[in-house]
Amino acid sequence: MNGGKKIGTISTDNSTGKMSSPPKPTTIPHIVKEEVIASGKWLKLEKTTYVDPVGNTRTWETTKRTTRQANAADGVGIIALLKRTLHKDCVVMVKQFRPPMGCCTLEFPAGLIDEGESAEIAALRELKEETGYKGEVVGVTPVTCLDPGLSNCTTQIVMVNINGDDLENTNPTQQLEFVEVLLLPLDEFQREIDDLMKKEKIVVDSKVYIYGMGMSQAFFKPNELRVLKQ
Ligand SMILES: Nc1nc(=O)[nH]c2c1ncn2[C@H]1C[C@H](O)[C@@H](COP(=O)(O)OP(=O)(O)O)O1
Repeated sequence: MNGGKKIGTISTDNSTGKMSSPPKPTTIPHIVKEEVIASGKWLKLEKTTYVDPVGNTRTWETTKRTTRQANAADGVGIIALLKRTLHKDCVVMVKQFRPPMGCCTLEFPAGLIDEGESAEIAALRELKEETGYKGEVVGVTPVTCLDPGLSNCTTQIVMVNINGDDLENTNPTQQLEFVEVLLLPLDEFQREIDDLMKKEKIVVDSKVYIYGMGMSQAFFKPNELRVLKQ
């Protein structure tokens, strides 16, 4: 942060008649102030005043969670792989009615990080609550943003393996009655999701769909960069 100091000059050329290029950055963008416009139990709406990359002072409407713990992401998303003898590996998914969407969504199990919790501990707790499965953490992402044009909300994605042969995972009992657990085979993940969307009115979380696209690519066309061919 340079305290709003200019780091260059804007060069413009109106004489050539050529299409002008975007203004060159002259300032390191930064927040000036944050004012709370409305606040509820779980969320608040703020007016964020900031300086943009060319030195103009602007405002933005920002939503934030009120529940964020210091030095932590707001929540975790859990990519849980159920591994059982003589079964395909399955991704454990949850379907539930989401009031902001007004319909059911298909998501990875997820939840907010409680006070004093690490992402890993929160992930195992949420997985148990939402699905009944007991897992083992095998990886965790850095803090990532979820919808940065709307909110400062962040998540860490935690990769978990579940030993489905273990007695405590053979008949899992969830603690949340309104969450439906779905097991989707990893090697048919995207097709299963597409089929589900054809059958019922459901919105799929973008993290889930992108994971599915990545899996399809890895399984079926590992040497093809399809996005470059269209
Ligand atoms: N934006 C929210 N509005 C609410 O009215 N209630 C909310 C919001 N966000 C979270 N919550 C409540 C609902 C649950 O009782 C708790 C915990 O949610 P959690 O299970 O951790 O997260 P999700 O599964 O992603 O809902 O918070």
